[in-house]
Amino acid sequence: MALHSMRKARECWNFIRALHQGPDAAPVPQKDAVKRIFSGIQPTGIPHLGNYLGAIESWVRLQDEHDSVLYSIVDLHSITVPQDPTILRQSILDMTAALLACGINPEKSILFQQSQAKTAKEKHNGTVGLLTYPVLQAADILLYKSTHVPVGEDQVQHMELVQDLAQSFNKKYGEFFPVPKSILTSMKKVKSLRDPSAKMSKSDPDKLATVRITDSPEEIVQKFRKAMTDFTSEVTYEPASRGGVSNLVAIHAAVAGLPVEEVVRRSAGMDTARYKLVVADAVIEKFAPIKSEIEKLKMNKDHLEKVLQVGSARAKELAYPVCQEVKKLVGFL
Ligand SMILES: Nc1ncnc2c1ncn2[C@@H]1O[C@H](COP(=O)(O)OC(=O)[C@@H](N)Cc2c[nH]c3ccccc23)[C@@H](O)[C@H]1O
Repeated sequence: MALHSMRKARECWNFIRALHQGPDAAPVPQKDAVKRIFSGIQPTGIPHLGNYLGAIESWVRLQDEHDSVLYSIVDLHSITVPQDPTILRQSILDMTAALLACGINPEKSILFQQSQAKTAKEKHNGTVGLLTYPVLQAADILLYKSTHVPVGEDQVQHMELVQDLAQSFNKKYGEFFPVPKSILTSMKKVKSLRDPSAKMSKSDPDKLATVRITDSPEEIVQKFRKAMTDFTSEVTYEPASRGGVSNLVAIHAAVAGLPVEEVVRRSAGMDTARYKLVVADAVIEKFAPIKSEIEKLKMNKDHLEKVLQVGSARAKELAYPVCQEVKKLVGFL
């Protein structure tokens, strides 16, 4: 692939360098064997069912299973399209509240804001304008020597670039970066409710296509009621030929914590019109406690800011020795 080249790798390292031109640090021993989980989410917009089932839910599980886990609110990524600064600031706190409400626990994982996890001596402005989005994503991941990255299917291509960059670096400077692997869930691509050939997305202009965590029960019912299915009234799971109803079954199974076969078995004799309301109810039930927790957390702005401050300081600590090692390997130190 064209993005394979060392030129891209160089851009990546220039970026890492720019972010981390800090004071000298004592070399820290490398722990390559340590499994490190890393992932990120853009702060723009409220998380939707796709973000939740494709990523956030597995993030919550992974923080219980592994010792070194980082989740980044990737504000630098979000300014690749214009953002109003006041709204962006608020969105970062809202995303923090949403992630905490979903179960991200800052005592088990490092939750941080991407733009804050850099050294105070950073002098480089407008870095994002100089870099392509996937290269920035590679820098995010490699900066912490991450080994595993839980993401949805839409990120797999970006992950291939990250793997290429890690391998290129290792080939040139010796084995240094683990080649990070994607972790995909069975809900790696939650489909749009209005077009089952497309993924559910925050930016879908059709408001009925995307179910957000904070939607009211009425909105959720309306969106599922209008979900695109086909002319067969039976509920079956046949993703290749019946994308619409299969998406509903997959969502239902995921939010109810049941196997797909069980969900299909329980809906025997039900037509799709009635089934849509069953799925809507299951989603409402799943999101109700999260929604009320978000409301509570949003009232405590100081707490949200503190979580991010602590997380950013911890992330910085992990990144710094990696940067120093990279500089040494490249010949800068
Ligand atoms: N319909 C869907 N079905 C299943 N999963 C989905 C769906 N929509 C979104 N996702 C997943 O949600 C996570 C956050 O999405 P973002 O678009 O903010 O995600 C993005 O825009 C990233 N580029 C953010 C990022 C920046 N640096 C990183 C480093 C590692 C991992 C991720 C990042 C993602 O895992 C995404 O795959």
